[in-house]
Amino acid sequence: MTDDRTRNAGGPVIFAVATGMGRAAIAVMRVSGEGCGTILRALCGMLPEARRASFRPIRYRNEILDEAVVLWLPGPRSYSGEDSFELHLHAGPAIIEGVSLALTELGARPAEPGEFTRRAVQAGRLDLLQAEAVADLVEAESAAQRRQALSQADGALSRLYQEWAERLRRLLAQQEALIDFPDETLPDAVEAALEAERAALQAEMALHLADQRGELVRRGITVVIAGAPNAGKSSLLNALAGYDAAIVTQRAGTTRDAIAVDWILDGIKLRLIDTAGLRETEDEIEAEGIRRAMFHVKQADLVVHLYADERPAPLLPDAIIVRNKTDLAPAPEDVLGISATTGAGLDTLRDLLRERIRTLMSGAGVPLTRARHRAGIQEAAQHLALASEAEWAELRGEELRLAMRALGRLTGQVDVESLLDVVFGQFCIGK
Ligand SMILES: Nc1nc2c(ncn2[C@@H]2O[C@H](COP(=O)(O)OP(=O)(O)OP(=O)(O)O)[C@@H](O)[C@H]2O)c(=O)[nH]1
Ligand SMILES: [K+]
Ligand SMILES: [Mg+2]
Repeated sequence: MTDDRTRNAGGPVIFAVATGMGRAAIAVMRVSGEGCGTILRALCGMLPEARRASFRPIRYRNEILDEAVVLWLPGPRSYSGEDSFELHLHAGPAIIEGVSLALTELGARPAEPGEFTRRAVQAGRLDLLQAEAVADLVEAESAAQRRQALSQADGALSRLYQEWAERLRRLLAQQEALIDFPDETLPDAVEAALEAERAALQAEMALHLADQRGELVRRGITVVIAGAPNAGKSSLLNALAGYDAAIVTQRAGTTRDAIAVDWILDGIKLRLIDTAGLRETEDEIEAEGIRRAMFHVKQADLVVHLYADERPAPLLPDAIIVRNKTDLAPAPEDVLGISATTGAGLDTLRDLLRERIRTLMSGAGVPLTRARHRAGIQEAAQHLALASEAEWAELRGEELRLAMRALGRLTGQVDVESLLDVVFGQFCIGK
């Protein structure tokens, strides 16, 4: 690593307010890029000691814009890896506007979403998996999401994928050494050992792919309430959510649009979805509602199949059948009974949901968190499978190389530039 003072630091200077919009006491203006020290000197009259908070007037064109806590963070030991600084300003809009204008006139430009983190990736301070985890941390709503994102930001997933890539690299090297052997002298034991390692890697990837935990935690677990009209589905949604999210009336066919409510149960984010009552209907709008209801049932992680009178045939084999309106008539012994209006049985229903969630979330090792990762691991596993089918050692080697490439693309060791837009499209400004 080069010395702080001699290093030539990064891209054009960018700036953004890194704290949230809206009324607040303090706004942190983040500035990063080559030569931003000159801008800081222009605003503060001096370059403060590195990595030490100091309180300074911020001056531009002989006017004091604010008094701020100033942090000078020379690269490469900064978030972006470039020379950067932070101004902790009073959060008034006129101050932010004045400082933004000054920064622009001094040669900086507003940052694009995720641009600071993008530069951190380009400077090699974070890999792509860690950068994605930063976006997840900013968005985390549940404790489980926070824990998962922190672990990924810490590099847990990167280490797993790098370990696989390293094992593939060794496999490939040994495979290539074998090519040099004439056929008749091929050592069988060596071949068998290589095949065993290839199969082991493929099996580990298959296990990782089968594990739904990470994606479930990230996007939340979808619980759909479905059943006949007037079963009390909307009443149940309202009772679980704790407020009147959906319209309840005694008319069958009240709910048409699916109604989604976010719900945190034991630190895990759930989406509860209330749907249109399922029945044959001539009504065009209701029919569309029912079509949507079936769509949500098929996409659901868990389905609560609610009924109030006749016990229906199960919608899906693993749907949770629940009988409502036990205040009017008791439920059969082998079915969970509740009353959405009195609240009877709701605790038992919550416990049952917890249990089902625990089953969904069981798994070992580091969880896979995104569709992008799933696609990459799937690709790697496919090439590993093709490698075992290949007749020639050269072809086998090529498949191993392609598997390695697929893994490298996940962390950004391969094709990093082409992936940056995909990964950073979803970031907020100031990160
Ligand atoms: N006695 C009693 N009435 C209930 C209970 N739950 C719901 N109801 C009543 O049943 C009727 C239908 O309730 P909804 O919640 O609208 O039923 P739904 O399944 O959403 O109906 P659709 O949206 O039309 O399919 C309303 O009059 C509710 O007040 C219950 O546990 N006990
Ligand atoms: K109804
Ligand atoms: Mg309803």
